[in-house]
Amino acid sequence: MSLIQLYDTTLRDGTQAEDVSFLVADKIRIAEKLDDLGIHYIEGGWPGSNPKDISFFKEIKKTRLKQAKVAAFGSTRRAKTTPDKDNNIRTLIQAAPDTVTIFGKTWDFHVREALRISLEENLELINDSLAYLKANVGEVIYDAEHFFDGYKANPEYALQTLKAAEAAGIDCIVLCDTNGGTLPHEIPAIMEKVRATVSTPLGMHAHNDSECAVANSLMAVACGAVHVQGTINGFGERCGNANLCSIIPALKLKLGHDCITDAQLKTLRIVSRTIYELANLIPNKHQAYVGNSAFAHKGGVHVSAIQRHAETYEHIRPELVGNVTRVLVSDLSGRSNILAKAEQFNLNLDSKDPLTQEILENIKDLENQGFQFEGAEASFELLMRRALGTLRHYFSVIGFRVIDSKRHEQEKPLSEATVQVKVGGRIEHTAAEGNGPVNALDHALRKALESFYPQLREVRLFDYKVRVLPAGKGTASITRVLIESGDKTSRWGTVGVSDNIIDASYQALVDALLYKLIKDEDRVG
Ligand SMILES: CC(=O)SCCNC(=O)CCNC(=O)[C@H](O)C(C)(C)COP(=O)(O)OP(=O)(O)OC[C@H]1O[C@@H](n2cnc3c(N)ncnc32)[C@H](O)[C@@H]1OP(=O)(O)O
Ligand SMILES: CC(=O)C(=O)O
Repeated sequence: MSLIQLYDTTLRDGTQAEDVSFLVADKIRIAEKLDDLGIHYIEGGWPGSNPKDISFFKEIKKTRLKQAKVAAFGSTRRAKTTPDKDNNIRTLIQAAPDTVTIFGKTWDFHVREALRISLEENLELINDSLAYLKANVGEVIYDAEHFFDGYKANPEYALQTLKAAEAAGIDCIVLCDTNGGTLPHEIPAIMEKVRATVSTPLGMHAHNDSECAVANSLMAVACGAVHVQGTINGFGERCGNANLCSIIPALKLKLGHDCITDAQLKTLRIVSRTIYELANLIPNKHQAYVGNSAFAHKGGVHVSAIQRHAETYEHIRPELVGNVTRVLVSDLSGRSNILAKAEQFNLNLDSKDPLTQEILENIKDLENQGFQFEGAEASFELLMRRALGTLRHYFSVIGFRVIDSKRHEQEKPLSEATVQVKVGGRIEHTAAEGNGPVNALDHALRKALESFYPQLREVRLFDYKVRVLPAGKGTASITRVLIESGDKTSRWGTVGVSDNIIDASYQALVDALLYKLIKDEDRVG
């Protein structure tokens, strides 16, 4: 099998996505991650566009990449100038990358409307820009912008532009589906014509406007492309670029192209998540291969089967891409979900034990009341331990009171909570203020319990989500509160449901503190 060259443009086309922007330091970190992943080319940016991209090319020289080549992006020269005088081309050479990639016009409509030059002039502009770059830079790649649309509109001219590029002696011609409108079945016939016209190695750069960017890239490889451009997580202009997190495992695991090593493939999920984090975006949990839900099984029938053989409902082994199988618990569960969770929590539960059915029915009943355990595994574990009678009694809350007052129009509201807890034979009564009623209640609960259980000081609240459950009762509706808490070693989710938002929060807070106590005791045990 030929080696497919992976070309990542997260740092250039990826940053053309709405809401995606990276600092130079982020770009360097991402380049290092991509290098470790085994990406062959990292397109760092367009030095002719902005000072940040110029800085990237300076900074990346101080970084020792193991194998990736760094590519700088730009366009063919402007009309009415020559390549040596064109500012964009000069900046590309000054950036001194390993590889230069420039895009040029293939579609006659674009030549007329966007560049407003003659078709002949565009051919000259492609050829002399590429020839000049090839004489000054080691490797030159040509992105034939709008190739598929151009071919469909005027095949003869589109192919002439590729010939003009090839005549400059460049290293790779990349066919771009710039507007992302091409469908996979259109690719083979077009690529056959291209292969009959030029002999330069071919690549593919697909956008996702028809949700076909990954399919089109794989189809292009099947039709002879040896170079694939894409971005991590599919970031990119409009609907995004072809997602390398899907292309790479498909190439390696399904099509037999050994483009990165097995060990590198195992880092795919962590690379995906690091880049979400640096972009300050929430990861798409439903993303193929690397998302949290990519191997999460919810339906009872599925869970029962995967426990007999994982491949019954998994297209690949998740660990190959650094992911894991997960079993979810909900009202779609069967006994298999409960048993899988018991095993995960190290609890003794037998499939024939009537408690299994009891827990299952309890879950379905609670979900009907508005509880949801998919994001609240800690509450689910507490529920199971209670049912099995293995939950130690750490404390009980005798009662609480929360007061929110605003005494003057200009004054911020003041929140105050008092709680009474019983630990062993002792009753503790405490009060605390907070940044709102839930925060005050959280402070008061901890203040009451910390003298008995000092480890509760380590608990931090990471996320607090309230959902009004649809019942058409407005402010009297039932609310579900999901809390994500954590300490130095892990994070856990808890849930509370009530028609009183403070009560729902209280339930989730108490579960969060209780879970910390059992978790630490288990570790010590
Ligand atoms: C398909 C792609 O994704 S291509 C990459 C697109 N990415 C970006 O545009 C992000 C970076 N871009 C930028 O920073 C700026 O657009 C710059 C610095 C490149 C250019 O800025 P400006 O000179 O102000 O031009 P502007 O942004 O309006 O772009 C239009 C110009 O580009 C020219 N142009 C567009 N494509 C090409 C091309 N392939 N070859 C030569 N010139 C081109 C147009 O003819 C027009 O020039 P004119 O105004 O002299 O007629
Ligand atoms: C070159 C490029 O980014 C495109 O055609 O989409």
